[in-house]
This record gives sequence, C-alpha cells and structure tokens, in this order.
Amino acid sequence: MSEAVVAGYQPRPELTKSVTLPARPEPITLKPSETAVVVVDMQNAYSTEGGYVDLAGFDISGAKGTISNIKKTLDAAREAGVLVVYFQNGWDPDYVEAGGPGSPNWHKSNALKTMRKRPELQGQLLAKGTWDYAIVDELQPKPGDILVPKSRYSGFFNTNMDSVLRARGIRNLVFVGIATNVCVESSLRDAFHLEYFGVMLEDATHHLGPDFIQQATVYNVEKFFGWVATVNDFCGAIGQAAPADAA
Ligand SMILES: NC(=O)N/C=C\C(=O)O
Repeated sequence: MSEAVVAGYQPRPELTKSVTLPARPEPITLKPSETAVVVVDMQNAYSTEGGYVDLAGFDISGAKGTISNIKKTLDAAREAGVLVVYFQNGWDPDYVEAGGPGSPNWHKSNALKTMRKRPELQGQLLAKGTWDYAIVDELQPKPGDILVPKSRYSGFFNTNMDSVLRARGIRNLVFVGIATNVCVESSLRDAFHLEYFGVMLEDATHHLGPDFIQQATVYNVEKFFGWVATVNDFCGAIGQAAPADAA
C-alpha cells in the first residue's frame, strides 16, 4: 500500500464500533475496521457440478447451501464496511506452479491426480483462466474486495496475505468457504500462528470427505485455533455496526 493511501486514511465512524459475536468456546469482540471476512476458494472447482472436486468423486451436494450462506455473510459484512478478501486456488495453465514430482503437492493434489488418470482433462482443472478456476457466479467479488491467488492449501503460504492484512490493521479473520478440513483449516491455523484471531462460520463452510471430518475441524478450531460461530449470529452481530445503526 502506498504512503499516500495510509496518510489519507479516515476511519468511518461506524467502523469503530465494536460488536460482540456469540461464538464457541466464548463470545468474541470484533471491531469492523479490524476485521476481514476471508472467502476461501469459492471457485467452480470446489462447489459446482462438473468442477474438480465433483470429477474427483467428492460429494458436493451441500455446496449450494454454503454458497447462499456465504452470500448472506458477505452482504452483512459489506454493509458494515468489513473488508472482504477472496482466496483463489490454482496454477498457471502449464502447472509449473503446482510443482513437479519433487513437490508433495504433485503427489497429494487430487486435481493433478485426476488429470493424470483422465488425460482428456489436462489443462482444465484449477488452471488460471479456466471455468474451473473462476469464482462462482453467485459470489463474484465487488469493488473494494481483495483477491489473493494461492497455489497451496494455506492462503498465507507464498502469498501477500499477511502484508495485505497488516497494512490495513486487520486483526480478526472470519473464515467461510470450501473445504472446511483442507484450505479453510490450513489457513485458519496459519492465521493463528501469525497472531490473528480466527473465527470460522460453520454453516458457511463445507467439507471434503465424510461428515465427521467437518466436526473434526469444528472441534480443532473451537478447542485449539480460534472460535466457531454461525452465519445468523455473525450477521446479527455485525449488523449492530452497520451505518444505519451508527448514529
Ligand atoms: N480449497 C480446498 O480446501 N482445497 C482442497 C483440496 C484441493 O485443492 O485439492
């Protein structure tokens, strides 16, 4: 961020009002000007039929509900002036960023494995510029949102995410997106180690794998890495800070 932008920064009065979010294991106080909603990988790959995880054999039937809960979250966040940051997962069309056989990613990525098994899909999964890589229509970023491309599960690894947040004085991160147990949990764990307060909205996330895996991440977050809340509770709480309420 340039110095001119920092010098001209004027906090909007309504953004300085703290709100209390009902959460587990205990309520957490959020100041909108110090809070961002992080939308994790809401790309066709992860939530649309015919996208990567569908083709790889994962059940994505819950994704539609996740999309609509994320939309509700983002509407409330933007109304309150809360920063929205999108992660977008993938690689260049030649998959150089994915790493070769020397990278564990090459061995573990189910997108790369699916394409090796079905060579006709080569170039289509998680490649920049493709439909699979694109953010779903329902959640297209709006002016003022920030988009952070990433090439591994955690959005803090080899990205400018930490600088983007620190430049804006962000301390609290509200995570939504897919998948709960992979990129959401990886990013929330890294956020914890970088001293951010991470909240996961459990009904605005969706897992890859059996249902117990969603509960495992909820347990991990609640017990070790952060706080767990619901979309309704977030919208209700952040709504208290929205401009109409600020006078
Ligand atoms: N966005 C994610 O959680 N991704 C999970 C798996 C993958 O990208 O292969």
